[in-house]
Amino acid sequence: MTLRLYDTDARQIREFTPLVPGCVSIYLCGATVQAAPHIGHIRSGLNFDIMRRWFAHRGYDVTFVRNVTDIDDKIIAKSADTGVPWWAIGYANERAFNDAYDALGCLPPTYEPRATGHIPEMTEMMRVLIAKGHAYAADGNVYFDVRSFPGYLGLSNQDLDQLLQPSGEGETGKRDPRDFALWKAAKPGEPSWESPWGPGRPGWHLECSAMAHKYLGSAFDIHGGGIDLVFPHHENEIAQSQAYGDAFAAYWVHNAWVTMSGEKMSKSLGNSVLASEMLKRWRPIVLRYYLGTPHYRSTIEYSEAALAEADAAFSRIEGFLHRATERTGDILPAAAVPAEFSAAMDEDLGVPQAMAAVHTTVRQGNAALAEGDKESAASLAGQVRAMLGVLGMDPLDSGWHGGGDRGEELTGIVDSLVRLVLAQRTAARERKDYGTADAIRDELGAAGLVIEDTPNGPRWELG
Ligand SMILES: Nc1ncnc2c1ncn2[C@@H]1O[C@H](COP(=O)(O)OP(=O)(O)OP(=O)(O)O)[C@@H](O)[C@H]1O
Ligand SMILES: [Zn+2]
Repeated sequence: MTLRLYDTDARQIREFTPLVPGCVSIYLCGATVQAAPHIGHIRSGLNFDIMRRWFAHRGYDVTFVRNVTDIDDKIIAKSADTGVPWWAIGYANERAFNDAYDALGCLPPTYEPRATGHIPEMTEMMRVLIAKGHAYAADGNVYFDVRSFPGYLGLSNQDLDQLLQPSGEGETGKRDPRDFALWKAAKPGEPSWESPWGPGRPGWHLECSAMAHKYLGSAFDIHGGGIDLVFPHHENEIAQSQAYGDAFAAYWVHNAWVTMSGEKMSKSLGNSVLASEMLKRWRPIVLRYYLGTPHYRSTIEYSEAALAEADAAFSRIEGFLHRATERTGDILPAAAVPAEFSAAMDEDLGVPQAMAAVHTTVRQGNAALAEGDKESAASLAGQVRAMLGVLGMDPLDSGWHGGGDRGEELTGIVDSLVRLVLAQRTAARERKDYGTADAIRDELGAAGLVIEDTPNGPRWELG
């Protein structure tokens, strides 16, 4: 089986052929750290986390770069408004992004470069672009000459003459209003770096071209980002990198938006739901299921009702795994995932179809439990764990139980303590001391544990 991906540039699903056999290199446009992340930002990181996990599962050696844009107009404006240094704003928000990625089980990227750490690489790129006649300096700015690059706008399939590209503030001396800034001359009081064209700071597009080149070389497999980045950001990255001499990305993959009332969830539009707020109300693994299960090219219209449905659907899967463990003992993930799961993931990362295979297996597993067929139930539960594990959503994985590496150990300790207390409760019941039995149950509830009486004795879970 071959893996196929929708390539925005080709406007169709293409078979994936890596540039280097057995390896895959991915560059994802990461956060502009002007504010804490909303769930749209995290969806983007999560969709590509699932992509990299699938490639790794298929045996590829994955190099995954997700950058941090730590200087931009909005960060500078926020710094001017609040008096907080630009870098302090950047660090705080970068941490908030990483906290949310970690909470949702996104693996750390291989490299996570910050834009401001790559000014020499950007300067070198501009020097070459100017020497080749693709860029020019004016009034301390450096612009890319869009007319010098015949392939410009191929990704978004637009006509340059129809394009209205308003100049930003201070962007004077352009030959064509559609030319875009590679380097922005410093304004008084703004952070700036030295360059051969005077003090200034990099344009957003140039950052990604320079960092992709540094960490992935002149050609790499997949460039990703949200669908909003196709124009101008990715068009401008292509123009810079290819005019410089790089082949750049072989496939372009874009995730769809999380929307609210049909509009892109966005800090600037003020319709965003912070990841940190959602994590107070929903379990991280449920949020991962909610954001990670729809196909990456389908819009997710945010709604609490859909979240509650996701919670219920995920709890059904979890419930089966817990019941199977209770009846049959510890379940280990199966060595291989079912063929229909693999086929779904190979076809443009079809997580919804792959998840349908999980639900089917859960139904079969529940039926096996009902019939007392422990062997089949254990085997089906192992398959469920394997499939969920590939998607980073296995609830029995110790990573989801908090306490870092000691999570499993702590769960064991809590389990022993709860059993001790429950034995006292059972003893109280046996001597018909219902007051004490109820008090014990209430105390456990106050400690955050929910006790369920099952035919096999009491069972506990975190409330
Ligand atoms: N609502 C959303 N749904 C899905 N992906 C999104 C959404 N908003 C941003 N992204 C993606 O998240 C990544 C980081 O985005 P970035 O920090 O540049 O934010 P942004 O697009 O400026 O956000 P905002 O519009 O909220 O200011 C990009 O790949 C972007 O396309
Ligand atoms: Zn980018």
